[in-house]
Amino acid sequence: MSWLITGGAGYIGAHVVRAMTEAGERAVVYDDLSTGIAGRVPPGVPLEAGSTLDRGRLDEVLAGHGITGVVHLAAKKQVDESVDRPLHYYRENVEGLRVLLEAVTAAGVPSFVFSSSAAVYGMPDVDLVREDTPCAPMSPYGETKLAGEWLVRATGRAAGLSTASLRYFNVAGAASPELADTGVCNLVPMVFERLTGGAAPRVFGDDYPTPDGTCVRDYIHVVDVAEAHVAAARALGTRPGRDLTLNIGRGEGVSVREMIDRITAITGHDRPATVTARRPGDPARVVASADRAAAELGWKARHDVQDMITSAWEGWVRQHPEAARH
Ligand SMILES: NC(=O)c1ccc[n+]([C@@H]2O[C@H](COP(=O)([O-])OP(=O)(O)OC[C@H]3O[C@@H](n4cnc5c(N)ncnc54)[C@H](O)[C@@H]3O)[C@@H](O)[C@H]2O)c1
Ligand SMILES: O=c1ccn([C@@H]2O[C@H](COP(=O)(O)OP(=O)(O)O[C@H]3O[C@H](CO)[C@@H](O)[C@H](O)[C@H]3O)[C@@H](O)[C@H]2O)c(=O)[nH]1
Repeated sequence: MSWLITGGAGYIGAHVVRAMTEAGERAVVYDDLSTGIAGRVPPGVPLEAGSTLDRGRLDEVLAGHGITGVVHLAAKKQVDESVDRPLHYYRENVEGLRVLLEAVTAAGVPSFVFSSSAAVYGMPDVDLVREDTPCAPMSPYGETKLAGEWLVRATGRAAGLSTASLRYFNVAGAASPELADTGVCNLVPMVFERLTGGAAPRVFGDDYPTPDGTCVRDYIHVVDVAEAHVAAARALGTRPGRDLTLNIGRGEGVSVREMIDRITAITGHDRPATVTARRPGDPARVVASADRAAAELGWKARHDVQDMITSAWEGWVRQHPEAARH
């Protein structure tokens, strides 16, 4: 099959391209390079510049490359920014998806994989979040992902499109230093930034109802996330008429304190963390039940938190060579 990977120049998208091509699938990247980096797209994989809002350009690329499946990662992903700019997020993430689905159904492409997020759950009051746990997103970003799932499912049913929405939990790590995330909006890079800048890492609240009082999350290596896409693409490609919604996590909760302790041990920057006020909107615990993905796709995460932090650190040092000298 020939897969169009939207957002393939982004952090996760570039890993998906790598995994798909290593698995022998043909990949074409479609990206507006708003946050993506052209150099992440490997030689031999065509990079088509364009926005998901541009129907004409999508028609041209879908037909020009004989696309038979789409993996849609292109989106804006910053929770805070989505609170300040909801219209921008709805336009890019929901309208962009609607236009893409119009192009996909018009071209008769049969398979569609969508990047969703654990952000759809909001503040789940359960130990392990299952796909049928009620969704109550806490931010416009999470809302756009839930609305995106609805759009994907409804279009799939109406147009006979086989679909999968993959709800990633907390993604970290890199396959190689040059593919590492360049943003500093998640715990791991935020702690790297503080430590290498000579500041104490911050714990946003230690009075949560969790074993050590800090928030618990389900961290997953980006290489495992990418492999889940290969498994989903294959599942849709071989079995038409599917409608999958799957958690992509490890099913293991790790607290902010545990993460910071591991980061200081791995980086050698040993500075005690400072506890600050809670960050508004943070749920105490969000950990996946990963059973459905295992049953439907035969996929299971293979990498642990040690791998995530070590590989993310190698990427950080590459982007900030001065960090290694401390
Ligand atoms: N990083 C995470 O922790 C996480 C967690 C859950 C879900 N997700 C989802 O995974 C996907 C990829 O996230 P990422 O971390 O790689 O982010 P990223 O910003 O690195 O990648 C997004 C890519 O999409 C491109 N893009 C954005 N808007 C576009 C548009 N309208 N048309 C064409 N291209 C566009 C960007 O240039 C970029 O290359 C997103 O859909 C995000 O919501 C990410
Ligand atoms: O310097 C820091 C940075 C973060 N945190 C805490 O670390 C945890 C993880 O934070 P973060 O890495 O920002 O992830 P989440 O807020 O859990 O959200 C991420 O994971 C979601 C999926 O679970 C995605 O949807 C979001 O896009 C993505 O930002 C939270 O409890 C934060 O309060 C700190 O204590 N100190």
